[in-house]
Amino acid sequence: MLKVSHLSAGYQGHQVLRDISLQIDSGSLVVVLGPSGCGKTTLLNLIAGFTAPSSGKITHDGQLVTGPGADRGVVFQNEGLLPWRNVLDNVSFGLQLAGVEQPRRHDIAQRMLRRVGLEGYERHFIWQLSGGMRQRVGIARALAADPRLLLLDEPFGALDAFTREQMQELLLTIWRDTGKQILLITHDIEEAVLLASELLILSPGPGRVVDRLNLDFGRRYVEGESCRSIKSDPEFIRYREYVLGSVFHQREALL
Ligand SMILES: Nc1ncnc2c1ncn2[C@@H]1O[C@H](COP(=O)(O)OP(=O)(O)OP(=O)(O)O)[C@@H](O)[C@H]1O
Repeated sequence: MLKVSHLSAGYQGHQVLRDISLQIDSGSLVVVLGPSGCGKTTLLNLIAGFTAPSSGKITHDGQLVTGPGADRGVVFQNEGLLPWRNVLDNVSFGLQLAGVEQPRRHDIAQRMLRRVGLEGYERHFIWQLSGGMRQRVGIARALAADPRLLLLDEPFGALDAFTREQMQELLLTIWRDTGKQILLITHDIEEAVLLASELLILSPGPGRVVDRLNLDFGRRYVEGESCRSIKSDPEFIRYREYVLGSVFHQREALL
């Protein structure tokens, strides 16, 4: 379980996050939603261990987070892939750094590529892939080290609506099949309501949690209902409108 307790952080004396607390249990998919600049990436970087908080603490399965670790896998907004390596070598890169022998790391990478629907693309280079395929490679790479927690920083932001929905379905399938703890940050309200088992709404200036909702639309998808049917359900629309209202209310309060 990941536990964030009373976390505050900032840059050069400017507070960006204030008193954030959250918990990610195994099997939960926590989504942090907020407008641009409210500190979502800062929060993810703190949990990944890339930066340190000014106060508060983060523990993962009881261990204090003091830096990056193989227990946490990160999928970046801009994929962060290596263009001169092919797909297989990108996915197995972390395993190579960890000293895993080539046959074993290629075997793991191949399994992860099957999981994200990229079987047959092992020898392709990154520049030969579409944006959606690149994000699949990014997810496969993060999964390759078998992290207990998967952190995703606005991973589908640059994709068209159709590809985005396909990727949302893929993420929910991975969530169901692996039972991993997942934290996703986004500014897309519909995406947040669909994916989250727990949704945290962050408000800027400084970033703080202003609302929390427990939702089950992602669970409905993994139990067999289609995304289209869920997104057109009046209950889904009601929650989407509620969250939209909450985000607008926070923005108006700032103006
Ligand atoms: N390395 C940094 N040095 C100084 N200020 C920073 C740094 N990184 C972020 N900030 C500032 O912190 C605030 C929060 O940024 P952050 O990227 O965490 O927000 P965000 O919610 O992820 O935004 P977006 O959705 O646009 O990516 C912004 O005002 C930003 O300018």
